[in-house]
Amino acid sequence: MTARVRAEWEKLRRVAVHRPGIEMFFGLLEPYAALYERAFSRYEARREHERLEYTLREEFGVRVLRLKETILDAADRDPAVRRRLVDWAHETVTIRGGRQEVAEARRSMEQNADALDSQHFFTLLLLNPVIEVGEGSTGGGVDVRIMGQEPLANLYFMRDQQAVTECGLVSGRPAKPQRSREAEITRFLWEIIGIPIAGTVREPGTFEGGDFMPMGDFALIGTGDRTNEAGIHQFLACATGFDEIGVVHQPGHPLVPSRRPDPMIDMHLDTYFNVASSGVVIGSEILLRRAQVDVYHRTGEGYESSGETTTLYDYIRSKGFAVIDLSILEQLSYAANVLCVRDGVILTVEGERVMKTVLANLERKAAVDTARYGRLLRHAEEDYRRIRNVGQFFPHKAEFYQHDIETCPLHFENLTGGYGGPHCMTCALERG
Ligand SMILES: NC(=[NH2+])NCCC[C@H](N)C(=O)O
Repeated sequence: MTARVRAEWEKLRRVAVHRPGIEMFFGLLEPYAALYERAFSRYEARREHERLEYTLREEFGVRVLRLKETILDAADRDPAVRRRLVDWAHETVTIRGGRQEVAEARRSMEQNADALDSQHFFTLLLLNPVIEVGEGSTGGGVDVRIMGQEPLANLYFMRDQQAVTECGLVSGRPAKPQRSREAEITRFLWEIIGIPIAGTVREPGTFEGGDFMPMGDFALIGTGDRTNEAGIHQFLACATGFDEIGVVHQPGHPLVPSRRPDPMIDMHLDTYFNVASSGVVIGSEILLRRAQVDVYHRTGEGYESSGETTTLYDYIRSKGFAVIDLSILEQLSYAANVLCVRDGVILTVEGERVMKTVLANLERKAAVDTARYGRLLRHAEEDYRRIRNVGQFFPHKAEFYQHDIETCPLHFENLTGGYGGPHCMTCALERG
């Protein structure tokens, strides 16, 4: 199978997704520590995700590959894959206790392996448990701990573990410890379905796919809280298909004090900028105007700085794109995180209810920390009143009709609580 994406507006052919499972339960025990925006219903989130899969498949004819099912199918068909899954899962489990008890527990884990289904081992990878076996009495006290072990609560944001370019798939390296084990799992998937890996970002580099936007002849790469300079250099060493690269510096939010910024608000490029068609982008203009861009050109051996620095707004306008502007509240409500399914057609969140939940959560944050979130809240509330008065909740806005953009809004009130929208949740494998 091949993975190839040249431009974000080309017809979407194949995506990989992960329907959130038990790992989300653990994320919801402590949403902030899990990098979630807020608490939400896991049951509803799963239903919303099912609808995303359904819409992609049935309405837009996209082939949807599911991570867990593909890995489990392969493990059940091929004993070598199953063996790797079992061994890897066993390595992931930490067993603590007296030497003898630990050895005994390991032995019995090995003995039980044949009786257990492949999903058991996949779940171990997701949850990374610690098992404490009571000293002295085998079969006595057994204590299982999971929380401190960073269950992979964000695995469903499948945009981020890798990026697909014109030259193939580059495996990334997540910046946050909560997500560090994810890329290994998606690499396992790529291997199973035979997608070659064009390169892998390694320490000290960090690179997350939400920071990458392929734009035909050029590409944009965000850098900041998630993707660092070393990550970009390593990425560019394997993804050489673009004539020009714009490195976009993550902007601080102008309504949050610069002494105490909140990088989660625009953690990836795709949280404040996205593509709607070959001539139209969508984004928060105040952030696009604050984001600095360094331009690099392809030379014989790689990319070289052109010395040119501009803003993302000016850069994208100079490339001939029109910009559909988003308000403060719309950007906070995942309006920028659209998924282009073909030139001029985008999957979006249905804004109204998401805005209400995001506002309610921001109110709580501002009540605890007014100095940090007070101004942001006031602006967001103002936006809400204005939007309600004109009756144009995202994406039902005149600009989309004016620019001939067709929107397909999805109810994502719960799923977005993990801190992302349709673009973050899909790994586009093939376009064009
Ligand atoms: N491409 C994206 N914007 N992904 C959003 C990821 C959200 C996730 N909770 C994180 O903090 O990593």
